[in-house]
Amino acid sequence: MSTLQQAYIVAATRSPIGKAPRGVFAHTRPDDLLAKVIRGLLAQAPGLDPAAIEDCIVGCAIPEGPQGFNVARIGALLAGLPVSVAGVTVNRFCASGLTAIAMAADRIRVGEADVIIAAGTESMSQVPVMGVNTSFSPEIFARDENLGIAYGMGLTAEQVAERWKVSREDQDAFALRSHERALAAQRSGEFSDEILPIEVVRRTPDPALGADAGGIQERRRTVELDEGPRADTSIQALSRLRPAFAARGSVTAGNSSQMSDGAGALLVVSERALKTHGLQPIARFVSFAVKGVPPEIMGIGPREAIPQVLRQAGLSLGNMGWIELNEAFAAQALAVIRELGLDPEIVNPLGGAIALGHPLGATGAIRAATLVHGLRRRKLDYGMLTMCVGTGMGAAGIFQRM
Ligand SMILES: CC(=O)SCCNC(=O)CCNC(=O)[C@H](O)C(C)(C)COP(=O)(O)OP(=O)(O)OC[C@H]1O[C@@H](n2cnc3c(N)ncnc32)[C@H](O)[C@@H]1OP(=O)(O)O
Repeated sequence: MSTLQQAYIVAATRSPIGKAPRGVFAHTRPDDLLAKVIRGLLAQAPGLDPAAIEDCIVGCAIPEGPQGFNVARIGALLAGLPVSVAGVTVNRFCASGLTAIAMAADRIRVGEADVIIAAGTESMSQVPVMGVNTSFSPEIFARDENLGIAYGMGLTAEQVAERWKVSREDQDAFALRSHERALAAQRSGEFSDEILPIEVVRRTPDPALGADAGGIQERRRTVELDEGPRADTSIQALSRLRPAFAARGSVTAGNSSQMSDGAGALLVVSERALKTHGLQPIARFVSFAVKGVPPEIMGIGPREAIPQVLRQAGLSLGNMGWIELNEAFAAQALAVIRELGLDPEIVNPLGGAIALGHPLGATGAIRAATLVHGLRRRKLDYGMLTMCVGTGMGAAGIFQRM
């Protein structure tokens, strides 16, 4: 019989985020990156017998190509987990990683599981589908109200900018702030608790090396920092960029999230598992909510999810010390901040996806790692992670520092 119990996070880590399609992880497979992150996660919980892990729930927004074929199960096996550890890939586009955490917490809270890995992985380098129409049903184009399903994400940001009157100047200022905060956090070492350094190996044919060396040159390098933050940006540089999605629009490469590669993972356990395996909780997962909005204004989604998750948790915005708001685009982030009256000072204190990058389905797990370590380091009680989602959704989860 099921019993109700709390879900705790005892470990959280992530890869650095690389730029796509030509960044540091351009040649790293998403299943390999996931496997490395899972190994790094378990190194944070040395007392845990991996055989105690029941499932590996992994968010991935575009589960096809090298991240198809149930990347969760493959990543778990590549990480060396026992075959008894199951794996499932979940897709809620940009909220896939956050949904993976919520699903893990739900299984634990009803008492049907005690130890679950919740993660996310995404290679936008190796599955380059952004802006490319995949396979839409012709029925979508038969009704005006469904056209938004087929909108590119940049066009949804233009819609939000227009409806919520978010100026180009404000978008660029928000983007600059994202870079400044991310650079400051890199300088002060604030990402060091969460980032797992990743070694990348590049093998290229080199006839000059001769047969003894196999004719292959091998270059190894360890990536320790997110690749996105730019010290060379400024309001002047941002304001010179041309609109990226609409001729007379305001959304540019500078005030959009960057195409990225990355992975993140959290270890979610029950109170019973804390005792059995001698684990220390970093945070408790408090509540999760998801709500739909019209697809053509998907970026406003958090406006609906945030009040819902607060109601469920019996908390208010005043209880939140840190809000991780996915910066899909400055336009939608600003519209959400203004609509809900969020305090800009506590939104993305270490920068967001505009500077740090946004590997779609992995971002929720990555930013959750940032949030739980940040709450602990800054001694803040509650934090929220909220995402907008393509096809029109908002998702939000609340974490409590332990
Ligand atoms: C639910 C959700 O989360 S939806 C969101 C999902 N994600 C997305 O939709 C991804 C959105 N982003 C994109 O599609 C892409 O990043 C784009 C189309 C906006 C831009 O792509 P690209 O043109 O490849 O970007 P790139 O990084 O090359 O930048 C273009 C130019 O702007 C410049 N630039 C970009 N950012 C900055 C900056 N902060 N400061 C100064 N210059 C900048 C670049 O240097 C580059 O200049 P160059 O052409 O002289 O080299």
